[in-house]
Amino acid sequence: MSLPGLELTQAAEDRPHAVAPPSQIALNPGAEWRFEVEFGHTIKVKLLNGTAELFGTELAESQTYTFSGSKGAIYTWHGCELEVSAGETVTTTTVDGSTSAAGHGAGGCQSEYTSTDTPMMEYANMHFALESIREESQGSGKDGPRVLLLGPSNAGKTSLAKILTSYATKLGGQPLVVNLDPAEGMLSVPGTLTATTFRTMLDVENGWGSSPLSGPSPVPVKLPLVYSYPLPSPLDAEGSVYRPVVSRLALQVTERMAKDEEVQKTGIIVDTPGVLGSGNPGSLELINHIVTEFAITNIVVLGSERLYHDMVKQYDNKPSSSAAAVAFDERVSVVKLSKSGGCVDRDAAFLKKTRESQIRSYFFGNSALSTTSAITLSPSTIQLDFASLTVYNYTVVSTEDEDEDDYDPSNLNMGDSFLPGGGGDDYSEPKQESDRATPLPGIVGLSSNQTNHTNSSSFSNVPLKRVLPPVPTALENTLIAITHAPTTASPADVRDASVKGFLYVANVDAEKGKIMLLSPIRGTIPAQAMIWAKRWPDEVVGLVG
Ligand SMILES: Nc1ncnc2c1ncn2[C@@H]1O[C@H](COP(=O)(O)OP(=O)(O)OP(=O)(O)O)[C@@H](O)[C@H]1O
Repeated sequence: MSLPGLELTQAAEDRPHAVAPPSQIALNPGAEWRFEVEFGHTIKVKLLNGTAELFGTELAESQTYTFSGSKGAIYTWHGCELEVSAGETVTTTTVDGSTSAAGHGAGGCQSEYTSTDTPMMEYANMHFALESIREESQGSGKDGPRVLLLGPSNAGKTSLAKILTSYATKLGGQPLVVNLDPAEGMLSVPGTLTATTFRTMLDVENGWGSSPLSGPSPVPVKLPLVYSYPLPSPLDAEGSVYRPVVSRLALQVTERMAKDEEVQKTGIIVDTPGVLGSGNPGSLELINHIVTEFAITNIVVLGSERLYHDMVKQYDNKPSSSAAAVAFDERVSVVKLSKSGGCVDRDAAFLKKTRESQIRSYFFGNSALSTTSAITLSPSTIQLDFASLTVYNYTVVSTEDEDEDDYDPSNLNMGDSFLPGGGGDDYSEPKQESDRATPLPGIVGLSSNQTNHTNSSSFSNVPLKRVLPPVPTALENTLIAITHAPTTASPADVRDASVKGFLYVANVDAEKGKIMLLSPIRGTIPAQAMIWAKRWPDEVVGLVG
């Protein structure tokens, strides 16, 4: 693949140093091989014999898997032998010009070792406990378990979500997985909250797998429902943007469950950002909002004794917020599970590269890195008059974000001139309020307009303002979400609309008022309301050469 700007190959003489020879790693039953490989270097892993899995997803024997910019563990229940060798050195994500040297571990890993001290038995028991709830609820009209994973950053929440998802699909279940962490996209770019039904296996190399755009994929693709949340933390704007987007996602998830028997039986797995489990002011209120909106039945706490006790005090054995809670005497259960000793703290630079990698894959596919599930996309660029687009921006100001507002102050009251979006195009989002989300008792500080879904017609409090010409130069290197809302929609409707896709602003010509957009697929840009990801995810320089 030779797309401009990708610089997929690197001359041999540029390689930092000679790579290590292939290594054979023998794992006893119940052991795992933990590895860290930097961006810019790849390792190849082959299962020679036995059985092994990566966060619950089984490796196929003799298949070569490629990893880059990845930290993980390959676990075996029954024992196995792995072969690890160095792969190509690539520079797909080092847009800042930095290159990463291969490490001294097997295959050039930065770090790798074998451990027999893992919480996999606990995690498997959790899975079996959920399975028995699923079996009990089958045929009774009761929904399957709705699981909430909580804990501080790097406690292993996402890894556990993958394990529980993999194990459920292995038994024929179809879990609906919800990602409420805007820092990391699930089958989407960062800056989004998503929900996806998993019917088939996860992807060993790409974690959650790929969502379809244009390329064929050997691993079945998944279709995420995506909402834009272009802020780094749920606590930004005191949760006033996060809460309604979570409500909207929960409403869609509930509707989906009601329509699909398999999903209803398997239930929901909700992954959350670490900041909610860190005891920050406002985080308990947001947890309560999530527990209420998704009618959570099982809270799993990883890596925080204090949070576990807070959750027990607040929710354990209390009725769930489901409409069926009374009929079935459905109660919330809180458990704590051990954090794996393998969990690694990811520094800011690594996380930034991970986000860049997700954005790059969204537009260009992952064929540079993936051997088993390579998807090559054909993005195209298009130049447009900025004035022809209906672009909104969240005008919340965080402490480190005190740049001037791009807007004419006279626009701040222009909400009245927007009609609530009605019946246009393919905007088929439900308009009714969630009747399920009765707030759970006990949490103070939640006003009714925080816990209920914000009425679409009242948009005076929505900090979403239209960006009018002249075109802001800050658009360059950022993402724009194309929503399903019509261009005439109110700010509340734009906020509440799911996302069709994303555009990357490759260039801004302020003088001519034009912008150059990168689109993952060819064709015209849909005439829909758009949300500029001005603050999050951070800009990606040089996506297009
Ligand atoms: N057993 C393990 N061995 C090696 N690495 C692991 C293991 N478990 C998790 N990791 C890695 O540790 C990092 C943190 O794990 P994970 O993403 O699951 O945590 P998290 O709680 O979801 O973090 P955050 O809240 O910051 O998103 C990830 O890079 C993950 O791949």
